[in-house]
Amino acid sequence: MSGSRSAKDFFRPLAVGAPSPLTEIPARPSRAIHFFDPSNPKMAAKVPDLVSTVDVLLGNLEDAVKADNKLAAREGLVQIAQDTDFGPTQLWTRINSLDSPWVLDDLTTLVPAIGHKLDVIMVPKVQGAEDIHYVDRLLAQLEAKADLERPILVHAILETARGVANVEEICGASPRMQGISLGPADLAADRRMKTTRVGGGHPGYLVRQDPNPDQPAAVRQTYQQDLWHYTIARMVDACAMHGIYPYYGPFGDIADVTACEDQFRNAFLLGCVGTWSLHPKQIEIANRVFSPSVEDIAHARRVVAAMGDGTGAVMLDGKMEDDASLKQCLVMVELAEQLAAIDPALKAQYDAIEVPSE
Ligand SMILES: CC(C)(COP(=O)(O)OP(=O)(O)OC[C@H]1O[C@@H](n2cnc3c(N)ncnc32)[C@H](O)[C@@H]1OP(=O)(O)O)[C@@H](O)C(=O)NCCC(=O)NCCSC(=O)C[C@](C)(O)C(=O)O
Ligand SMILES: [Mg+2]
Repeated sequence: MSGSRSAKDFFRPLAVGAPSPLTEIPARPSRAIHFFDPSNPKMAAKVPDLVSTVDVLLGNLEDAVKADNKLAAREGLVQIAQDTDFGPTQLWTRINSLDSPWVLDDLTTLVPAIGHKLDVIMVPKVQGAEDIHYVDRLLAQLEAKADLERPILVHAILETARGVANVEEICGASPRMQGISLGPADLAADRRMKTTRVGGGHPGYLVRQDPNPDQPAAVRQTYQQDLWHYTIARMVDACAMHGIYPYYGPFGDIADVTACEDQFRNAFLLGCVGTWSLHPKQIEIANRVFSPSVEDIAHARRVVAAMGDGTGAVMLDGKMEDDASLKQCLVMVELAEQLAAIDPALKAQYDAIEVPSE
C-alpha cells in the first residue's frame, strides 16, 4: 500500500467517474507476453494468426521502435486493436518512458480509442512509486473521460538500479499494479554491469572447482552462474508480498533456443508466472516452460489425494509430505487448472493423468 494514501482511500478511484480499482489482481494466464512493433507491416500482418497461440499480445511503442516510427506505431496499435478479435488473449502495450516526448500522446490517444480493449499498460524504466502515482492519476482521468467500465492495469519494468532499490514500494504504489518484468539490458547499463547481451548469462560469471592437491595441474571444472538470480528473486518476493505477478523479460539471443529455455525455466522455478517473447519462435518455448509438466501435476495430485484434510505427515516414495509440501503442490494444481481453462491441448494432457489410490 502506498505510504501517502490512507487504507480507506487506497481503493477509491482517483478521478470522479473513473472505474473502481480492483481489490485483487486476476490470475490470468500470461506465460508469453509477445512483443510486436505495430509500425512494422510484416509483424502487424502476423497478429491475427498469433492471437490463438499466445496468452498476451503486446504492442510495443518504446525501445526497438525507431523515433521516426513512434506515431505510426501508436496509430498502428489503435488500428490493430480495433480490427482484431482477441478472444481470451490479453492485449497489452508498452508505452514510451515517462521522460520521453511521446508518452503523453501515447496515453491520451490509446485510452479513449482502445482503452476498453487494453488490459495492461507496461511502463518502462520505473524508478519509484512516484512514477506509478503519475500514471495512476492520469489513467483515472482518461478512463473517466472515456466512460471506461473497468480499470486498465499497470505493469512496471525493473530496469534501473533505483527501481530495484525501490521495488517493494513500486509493487504497492497503486491497486492497478499487475506485475513486474525484469529489463536486463537497461538495468545492466544503469548499474554499469560489464555485459552487452539482452538477458541470459555470461561465460565469465562463474565459480571454479577447488584445486586437487594430488593433481595440481588437473583441469578445474567451472560452472557458469546466473547473473540475474538476485534481481529476479528480489522481484519475486516484492510481487508475492503485494499479490501481483513477476515475469522474467527478454532473451535477446533469438537463435539460442536452448539457453533461452534454461533462462525461462530458472525464472519459472523461482516463482515467475511468465516471460516475454521477442520472436514467434520463443512463444512455444515460453508456453511449454511456464506450464507445469504432466509429471509435476501427477505428483502434486497424488500428494493432494494422500494428504486428506491437508494436515499431518505421510510418506510417499520414501519422502515426507506434510502441510507445507501440500501447499507447494496446490500452487502447481491451481496453475494447471487456470492454464487448462484456456489451453485445450494442455487440458487433455492433464486430464489423462491417473492418480493411484494410496
Ligand atoms: C529480433 C527481430 C529484429 C528479428 O527480426 P527478423 O525479421 O530479422 O527475424 P526473422 O526470423 O527473419 O523473422 C521471420 C518472420 O517473423 C516476423 N517476426 C519477427 N519477429 C516478430 C515478432 N516479434 N512478432 C511478429 N512477427 C515477427 C518477421 O517480420 C518475419 O516475417 P516474414 O516471414 O513475413 O518475413 C524481431 O524479431 C523483433 O524486432 N522483435 C521484437 C523486438 C522487441 O520488441 N524488442 C524490445 C523488447 S526487449 C527490450 O526492450 C529490452 C528491455 C526490456 O527494455 C531491457 O532489457 O532494457
Ligand atoms: Mg529497456
